[in-house]
Amino acid sequence: MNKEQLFEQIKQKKSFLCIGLDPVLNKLPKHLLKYNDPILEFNKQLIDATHDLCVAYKPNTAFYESYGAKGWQTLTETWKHIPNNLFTIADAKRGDIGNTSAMYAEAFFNEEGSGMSFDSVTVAPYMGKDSVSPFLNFKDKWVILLALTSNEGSQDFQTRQSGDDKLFEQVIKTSSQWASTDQMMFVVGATKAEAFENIRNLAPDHFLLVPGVGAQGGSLAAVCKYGLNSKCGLLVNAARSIIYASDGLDFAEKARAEALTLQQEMEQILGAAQLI
Ligand SMILES: O=C(O)c1cc(=O)[nH]c(=O)n1[C@@H]1O[C@H](COP(=O)(O)O)[C@@H](O)[C@H]1O
Repeated sequence: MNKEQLFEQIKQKKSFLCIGLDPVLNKLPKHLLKYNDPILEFNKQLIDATHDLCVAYKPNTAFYESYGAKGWQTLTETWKHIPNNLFTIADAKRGDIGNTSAMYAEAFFNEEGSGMSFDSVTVAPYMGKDSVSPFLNFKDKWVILLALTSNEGSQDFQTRQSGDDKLFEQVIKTSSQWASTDQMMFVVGATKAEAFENIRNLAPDHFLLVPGVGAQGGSLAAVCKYGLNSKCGLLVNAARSIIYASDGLDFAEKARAEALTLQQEMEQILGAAQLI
């Protein structure tokens, strides 16, 4: 999916919500355990209940890899169940020497080989340009590069002064030269709302993937104050607050209600910014 198509989806759905599909077997509603693949059933029902309210889904691969080959199959089937008009993010936080990154890119982008073709993959910038560029050799596929992450440990390296800039500022400035805003986004945690004004100055036209509302306590309104741009420019992710809204028979209904609350807030924000 390209940037224009993504913005079209945002306008149509009046939403820039991304739902994180991070399922853990022992947190699933008990009635799903009778299925051959309870996690797949959980994901399918969540997707069916929410796909009109969000523009993206982000399965974090850790939640599938931890179940071995079966988990990888669940990830593949989950990807297949996501309607075509939604943006898909393989949250795998990859990045390695060039020939290895090329194989990671194949794993997430080449359906013929792996059975999956996500629109994007999250990538760590630490190993530099040649570790990121193999992911950019696919048309309309995106790298979502970690810039300023939502966790406490982001202070350990990312906000350290490095010359005139903080390290995450250097990441944004330097990597902006590697790809256009049609192929690269940055991860900025919702818990770092105070950084969005600065980040928008450094990356005015990029989409930002913003995890950390809901369970991590980030504020949607605070993120949007400086985060929005003329093409919205934000995908705001929530996982646990939506997918575990209930652990009963009504889990999908309650997940929908949580997603709807966020979508309605997003609709107001987009309206106030005259983007819809
Ligand atoms: O790349 C990410 O998506 C990510 C980056 C970051 O800085 N913080 C962060 O929480 N994430 C991911 O976003 C999701 C957040 O989930 P919840 O906290 O349950 O909404 C998880 O899959 C995290 O791995």
